[in-house]
This record gives sequence, structure tokens and C-alpha cells, in this order.
Amino acid sequence: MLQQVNGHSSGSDAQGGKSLREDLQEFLGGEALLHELDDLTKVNPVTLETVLRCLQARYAADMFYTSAGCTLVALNPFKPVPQLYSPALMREYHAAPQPQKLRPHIFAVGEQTYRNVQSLIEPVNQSIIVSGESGAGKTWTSRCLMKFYAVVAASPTSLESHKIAERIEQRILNSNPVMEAFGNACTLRNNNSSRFGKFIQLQLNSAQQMTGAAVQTYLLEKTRVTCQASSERNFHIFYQICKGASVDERLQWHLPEGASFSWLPNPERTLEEDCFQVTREAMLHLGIDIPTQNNIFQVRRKGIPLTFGRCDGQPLS
Ligand SMILES: Nc1ncnc2c1ncn2[C@@H]1O[C@H](COP(=O)(O)OP(=O)(O)OP(=O)(O)O)[C@@H](O)[C@H]1O
Repeated sequence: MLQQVNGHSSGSDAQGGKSLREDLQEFLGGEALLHELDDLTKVNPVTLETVLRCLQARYAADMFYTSAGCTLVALNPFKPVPQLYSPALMREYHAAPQPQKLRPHIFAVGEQTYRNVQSLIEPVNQSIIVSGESGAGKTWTSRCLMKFYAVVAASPTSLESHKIAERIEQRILNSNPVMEAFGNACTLRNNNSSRFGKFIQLQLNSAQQMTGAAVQTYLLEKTRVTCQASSERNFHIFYQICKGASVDERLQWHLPEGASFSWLPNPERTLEEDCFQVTREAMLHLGIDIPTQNNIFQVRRKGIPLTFGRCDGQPLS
């Protein structure tokens, strides 16, 4: 049903102008070129149908980013598109005199923000809000932005400062697997769904080089530890420990090979997120040594109330 949108009415215009229906027909008549509309502000008339048809045409043409004024609409390709995130493309957006004139991309947003920090009078803080429904690609997009800044905000001249910058970049990137292991879970909508919100702050010095990062997390879905919807799973870390612990660790942590736990449903699902080794290495790079890691994993086990027990009726310890 056509509704009044932007001053257009669904019937004929009394002043002799075209009706919304005619506008729509004219707009959709040029469907072959819809994918070329890289900014939704160029869509006319603006209706749910025209906007969706435009995004659909761009999606079909493998164009996953579309501007909407100063907002960027990102569609989840649900397939690997490596050329869309290559370091060469990062450098292209970084070097462009006007990145906004290139094709819409998360790197254009990243670069514009990076340039905005350095105003003529004093540095100005910048914020990027990544929002969308579960599975839309927020975590992916945040990761892309962090990788982008790790590349563009690291061009120090001296070898020593280069090493410092490299270490910071690596730590920033390594924070992702750790946060995802402890805060993400497989849900019906997303195999790697973040069950918490996060505020990531990247810090730059006066030369625009990355000097540090801080992550604040909030609203962790703690109830998932004890209660999961059917066909969903607990936090990745529990499965990682159960699947990836060595024989010695199993003995120390009282995790017999093949034991199943009622609070760890659907363990048979094998996800790429189940890799314990990746989490351990990332923790090591963040400065969490092996004894501390072991303490954390023991706390994890002991922190689970005994009432959950094992499926085979044995107590946890
Ligand atoms: N740009 C992209 N290119 C390729 N794959 C993508 C892209 N964006 C998202 N995906 C795929 O979609 C999946 C879901 O994306 P992501 O985890 O980022 O969603 P989300 O919005 O953070 O969801 P949630 O709110 O549940 O945490 C990813 O694991 C990845 O496989």
C-alpha cells in the first residue's frame, strides 16, 4: 500500500504534479541502473520499497556498502569477500585526497574520522556508532575498523617507535579473540553472536599514531551461563576448554575426555570459534601469562555452581 511520503500523496496531485505511484513506476522502471545509486539520498521518491530495491540491486551486484548521507549502510555479504578488505584497499582510502568520493566503504568512514581528529585548532574526539540487528555484521565492522586503524595509524619513522606501534596494534587486534571467547556465543541468528556491548576507545598521539586502546564492556548476558535457549550454546570459552585442553590440563581441571555437561548444550556443533589455542595465544600477547591463564580457566570451572552437575550425574569436582 502506498502511503504519503515526503509530501507525495498516493493519489493524483491536485496541482497537476505526478502521483507517488507514477514517481515509483518511473524510478523502478530504471531498475537496471538501480545498483549505481551509491547514496540513498539520491533515491526519489523515498519509500521503503525504493530504498530496499536499491539496496537489493546493489547487493546483487556485490556492492555491500551504500551511503545514506553521512551514515553508511553495510549489508552482510554472508560470504568471504577478501578483496574488499585488503591492505591495498586500506592504503587507497588512506591516500585518497577525498576518500568520500571513492565508493562507499567502511574504510571511507574510518579515514574521514581519522582526518577529523586533527582539526586546525586542537584534536577533536571522534565517535563511530556501529548498530544493527543480531547478525548484521557489527562485530565484523568493528574488527575491520580496528584493522584499518592498525594499518593507517602506524607509520612511525624510528625503528624503536615502529616496534612499539606494532606491539600496540597486535594487542588491539588480539583483544578481539579474547573478548569473543568470553563474551560471544552461538545463537539461532549468529554462530558468533556478541552477548555484550562494548565501547572501544583507540588513542592517538599528536602525530596521529596509535598509542593505546581501552575497551569497556557492558550488559554481558550472564544468564546464558546457566540457561540457553534450545539450539543455542553457552559462551565459546567453555567449549574451547572442553575441546582444546591438553591431557594434563584435563586432569588439573577435572575434565574427563568425552564428559558432557548439561550446561554446555550442542557441543557436537563444530565452530571455527571453538579454537582454544587462538584464545590462549591472544591472551599471551595481551600479557596474560600461562599460570594466570590457568587460574582463569580454573576459576571458570569452579565459578559454575555445582547444582548444574554433569550429564552423567557426577558432581563437577
Ligand atoms: N562484511 C562482511 N564480510 C563477510 N562476512 C561478514 C561480513 N559481515 C558479517 N559477516 C558474517 O556474518 C557473521 C555475523 O556478523 P557479526 O558477528 O559481525 O554480527 P553482529 O551484528 O555483531 O551480531 P551480534 O549482534 O549477534 O553479535 C560473521 O560471523 C561473518 O561470518
